Amino acid sequence: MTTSELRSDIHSIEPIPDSDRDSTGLQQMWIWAGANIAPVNWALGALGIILKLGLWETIAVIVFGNIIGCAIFAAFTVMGHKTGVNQMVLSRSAFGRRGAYLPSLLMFLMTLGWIGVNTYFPVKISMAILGQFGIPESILTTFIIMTLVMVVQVVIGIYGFYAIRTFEKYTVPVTVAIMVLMSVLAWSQPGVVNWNLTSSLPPGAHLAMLSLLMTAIGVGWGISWVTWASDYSRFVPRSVSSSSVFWYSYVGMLVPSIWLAVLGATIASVTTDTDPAKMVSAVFGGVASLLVLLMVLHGPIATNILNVYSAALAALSMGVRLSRTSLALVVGIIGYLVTIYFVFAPSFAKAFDNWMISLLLWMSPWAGIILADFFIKRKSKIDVAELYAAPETSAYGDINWGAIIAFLVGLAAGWALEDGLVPALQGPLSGLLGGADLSWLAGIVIAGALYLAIGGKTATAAALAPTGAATK
Ligand SMILES: Nc1ccnc(=O)[nH]1
Repeated sequence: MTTSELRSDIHSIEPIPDSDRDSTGLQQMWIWAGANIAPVNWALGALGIILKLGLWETIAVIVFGNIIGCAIFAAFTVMGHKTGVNQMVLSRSAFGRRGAYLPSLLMFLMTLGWIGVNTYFPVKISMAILGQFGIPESILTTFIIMTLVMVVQVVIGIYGFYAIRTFEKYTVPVTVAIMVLMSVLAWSQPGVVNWNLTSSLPPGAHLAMLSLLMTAIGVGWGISWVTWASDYSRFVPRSVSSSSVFWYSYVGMLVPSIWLAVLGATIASVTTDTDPAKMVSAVFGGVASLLVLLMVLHGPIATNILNVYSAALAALSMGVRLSRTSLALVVGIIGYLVTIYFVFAPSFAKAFDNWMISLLLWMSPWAGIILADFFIKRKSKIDVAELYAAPETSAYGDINWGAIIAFLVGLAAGWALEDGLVPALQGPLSGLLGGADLSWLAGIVIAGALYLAIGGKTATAAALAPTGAATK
């Protein structure tokens, strides 16, 4: 096959053959940076302010949280690099050959939601900017922008990995430059940031809110990407070390996540709103607005191409017999409908908080189990061929009930220690702890530990061939 830079991606969920693994650490960095130089990342920081934290403590939550969360994410990129296998097929080593259909289904559904969440902001901000240039907001213009963005992201997602990495490689440096300009404009003009904003919450509620936001906008952000990680690192050749895959992915995810969230928080310190239109018109006008428009339209595309691509892989990983292209089209159409819902839904800030902590409820125990399985139980050694073997004969078993039970218990434990904004997301133990939210931690640790205790029926590292030795 051709090895040109921008070839069509013929790969589905089979292990990527060594001859086709030609990505680099730097490309991985651009991919994860591109995915996070998106307007939705402003919302992360703005959320802290809307939910009444002070500015500096919001910044502290963002910085500390992401240092931890993005490291958890980067650990997952190592799995794809060591095996050449996508994240949901890798899930089979812990959950069993068909047991892994459960997380694959959850991943697929969640991705559709992300497409809508990510497209909400750009559509709103584009409307505001076009308004500055005398083009009034209307249903028609809203639909035109929404449709344009969706078509571009689905087409790139269909082309697959090679188109994705090439797109990010060229566009991300440009958008970084625009972000620098935006940050300078926002942080140098008087009156844009209230650096002295402090929390108006009483002490008890204040602590509870700090921990909730640590989940939703701190540690949670990196964790929210773990199910995507290996889908891209599987293209990095074995000649590159796993630790450099880790560090490039870590930096790529960490820097823009912190930077944009801090930008969002600082701007919201005066507007006290996540309304993106207010955010933009508060700071930018004229030519700067046009640059912001560019960055804003790039954001969802750079993020959602990953969602379209990984959603299709997730569906294939649960045995759906359609081509990657047909699946990407299906994802595009449902994602479009979800976007329409978000664009016309009221109160984005609270919906966004609920969205984050609900998805972390299942992702945290899943992450705990996969980390325990890959790094502790199997010592980074996976028999790749067995991941694809028939369910009846796979060394990883058909359904590993130990993993499923650990997953459900971790989910319940996470929920018990959650303190969300709506009653359904407020667990009983969190109440006893004065409303602290430790759902992500409980989910990871309890599910991971329980899995090590009861998930042991299937083949262990010692009994299996070294990683990747048996690719087909
Ligand atoms: N935080 C996110 C994780 C995965 N996909 C997204 O679009 N966003």
